[in-house]
Amino acid sequence: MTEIRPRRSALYMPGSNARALEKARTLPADVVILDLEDSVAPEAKTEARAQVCAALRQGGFAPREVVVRVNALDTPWGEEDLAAVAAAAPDAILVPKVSSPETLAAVGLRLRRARAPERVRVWAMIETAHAILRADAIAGAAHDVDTRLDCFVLGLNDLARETRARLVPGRAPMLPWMATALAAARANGIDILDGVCNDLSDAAALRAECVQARDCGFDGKTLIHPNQIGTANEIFSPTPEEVSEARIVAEAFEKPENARKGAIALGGRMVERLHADMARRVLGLARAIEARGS
Ligand SMILES: CC(C)(COP(=O)(O)OP(=O)(O)OC[C@H]1O[C@@H](n2cnc3c(N)ncnc32)[C@H](O)[C@@H]1OP(=O)(O)O)[C@@H](O)C(=O)NCCC(=O)NCCSC(=O)C[C@H](O)C(=O)O
Ligand SMILES: [Mg+2]
Repeated sequence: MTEIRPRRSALYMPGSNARALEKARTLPADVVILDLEDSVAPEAKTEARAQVCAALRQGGFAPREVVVRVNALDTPWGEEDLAAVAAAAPDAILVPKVSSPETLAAVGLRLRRARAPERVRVWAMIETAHAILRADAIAGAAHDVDTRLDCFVLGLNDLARETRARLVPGRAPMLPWMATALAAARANGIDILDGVCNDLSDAAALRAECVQARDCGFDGKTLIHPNQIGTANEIFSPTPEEVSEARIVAEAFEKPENARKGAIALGGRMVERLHADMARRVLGLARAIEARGS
């Protein structure tokens, strides 16, 4: 089985906010996303880029994955962001407003020209109507190693803006688009993270969104404030009951008497080998979380 990296919580912070960048090295998020795009005002973009690159060079973010969201290539800052961030080599570069696989090819080409280390991956924001309509083709870019595509991140605020759908409790208008993006990610073997919950003070709303996203199959949730990390880490972790159930299922198929069976009865339920595969993933995720220490 390939290595599982927990991505339960991915906290955005404005690249212009030195205090937030400093705090990122201490917060229990699995991923920190240093933002150069929408949370940074146009007049602060150049300074934010320099500050983020300096923070990357200083390091100290491990075991967190550190990801930088650059401005799109068709903006006045995109090319310089990509060149500077490629040289500073974060774990991944998050590309906003990806609407076609060609954008990922263009980013991949620039990373190769900038000689970005191979370990630098590319994540794609899925936040336009075209991205939803072309989700499978965009996720399929992951099969071209030059694109380095590793993860989708939903941007539901931009989707709401473009489609005029409302961001309502329960997220009914968004669910078909969330499911489309999720199926595209899974069909092409990449991870996918849910969009942010804008309401900083509504803990119940955040919890409901995390539960909904976990049930839909998402790997984690993007966040905007440190007070959201604990809930995301909790909800996207397997529960102790899920871990012990997974252990029972995985071990059952390792018994010699079940070696030639495709389906067995276990605790009054039918269990197939596909359930053993799922159980092994739960156990792998639980081990990876335990190794992180939280
Ligand atoms: C929303 C905020 C502007 C609120 O900030 P603030 O008023 O400073 O909050 P607090 O006073 O409660 O902060 C308490 C301490 O926590 C630190 N802090 C706050 N937020 C962060 C953070 N995101 N990362 C790290 N640290 C953070 C403060 O510095 C305080 O620390 P201390 O001094 O020790 O007390 C702010 O939370 C914020 O800027 N959030 C992130 C906004 C952002 O990045 N937005 C862009 C991404 S969302 C998006 O674009 C989604 C997508 O594209 C879409 O389309 O949907
Ligand atoms: Mg957005």
